[in-house]
Amino acid sequence: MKTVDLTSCQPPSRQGKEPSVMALGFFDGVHIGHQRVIQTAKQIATEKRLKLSVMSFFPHPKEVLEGKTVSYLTPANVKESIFGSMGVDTLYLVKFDLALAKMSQAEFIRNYVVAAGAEHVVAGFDFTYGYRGSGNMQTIAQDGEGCFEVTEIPKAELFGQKISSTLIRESLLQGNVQLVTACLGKYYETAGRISEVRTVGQRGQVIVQVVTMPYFTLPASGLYEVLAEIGGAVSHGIARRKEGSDVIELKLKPVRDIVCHSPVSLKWVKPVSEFIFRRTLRMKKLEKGRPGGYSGDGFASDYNADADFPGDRVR
Ligand SMILES: Cc1cc2nc3c(=O)[nH]c(=O)nc-3n(C[C@H](O)[C@H](O)[C@H](O)COP(=O)(O)O)c2cc1C
Ligand SMILES: Nc1ncnc2c1ncn2[C@@H]1O[C@H](COP(=O)(O)OP(=O)(O)OP(=O)(O)O)[C@@H](O)[C@H]1O
Repeated sequence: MKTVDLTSCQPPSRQGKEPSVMALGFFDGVHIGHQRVIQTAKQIATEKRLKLSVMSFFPHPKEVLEGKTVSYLTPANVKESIFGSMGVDTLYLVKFDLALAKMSQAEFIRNYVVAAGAEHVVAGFDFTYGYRGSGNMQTIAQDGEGCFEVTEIPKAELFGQKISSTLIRESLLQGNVQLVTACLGKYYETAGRISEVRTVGQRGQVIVQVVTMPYFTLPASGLYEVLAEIGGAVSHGIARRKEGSDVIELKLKPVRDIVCHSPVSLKWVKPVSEFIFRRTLRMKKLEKGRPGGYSGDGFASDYNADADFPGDRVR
């Protein structure tokens, strides 16, 4: 997949335009609603033997227009690799600034969407564009002046709510990673780098500190079951997110070759009750060494009581 960077001063060049089916939107998180937009565009592209393109924006319009800090779900490079894996040929990444915001709806469609070669446009029922967001799915065909066809994707819902990047951000801030998984159709994934490694306990468990990369949203403070991928190997672990920190404390079963600065990808599986986690550790400690001792089947029971998080002495 190739990425074409565009700005308010640099629209796509009409000379190099490539006919495509174009999916339109910001697509933070690439949740199930977004996937339907892109997958439908892909299907149409295959039928029409056209390339598949996505036109997306950065930064988020809310940051530029309302001065709000947006807690991103997926940084641009992650979004790019997701698009690539979905069969997108070209990503038009438009820098969203005040000059772009002020562009009239017809101007944006003519100078960006048509100029890039869109012959068919696919977007969700609530896609808006142009000055004050005045353009929508009812106006887009007219603004296209017959240059492209339009397909509108109906609302994808979960429990009566629209699946949205906003709902996912809010759910992460509440620690509801299971709802996030349901909205994404996969585990939410964050990327980071190891800043510290400690081996603890008789069984050589490791506790690593992971510094999260920018433009991800971490779940609320607490304990979570995670899948950690380090150096191509995936292992189960328990992650602790501390309030306001972008450093994750991660407890893993013995894993070989963990070194500082290694990249780590964390898939957030589910919250773990602190109470149950501590109780399991306590039971293990009490039963340690006794024949027929505790053989709890919970996730936490896989963890050696000697290997508590720093400051987490089992009482
Ligand atoms: C070219 C262009 C110009 C836009 N200009 C404005 C604007 O002037 N005011 C505004 O509120 N939103 C503007 N938007 C933003 C969208 O209409 C929409 O509000 C924004 O993407 C946020 O969408 P959301 O509410 O679904 O997150 C513009 C979008 C595009 C693509
Ligand atoms: N639940 C959904 N069902 C169908 N289409 C959707 C859904 N959510 C978003 N889309 C479409 O996907 C594209 C990208 O939308 P956008 O990035 O604004 O997503 P969003 O989840 O609504 O984001 P936010 O919550 O930040 O407003 C747009 O064309 C939009 O209409």
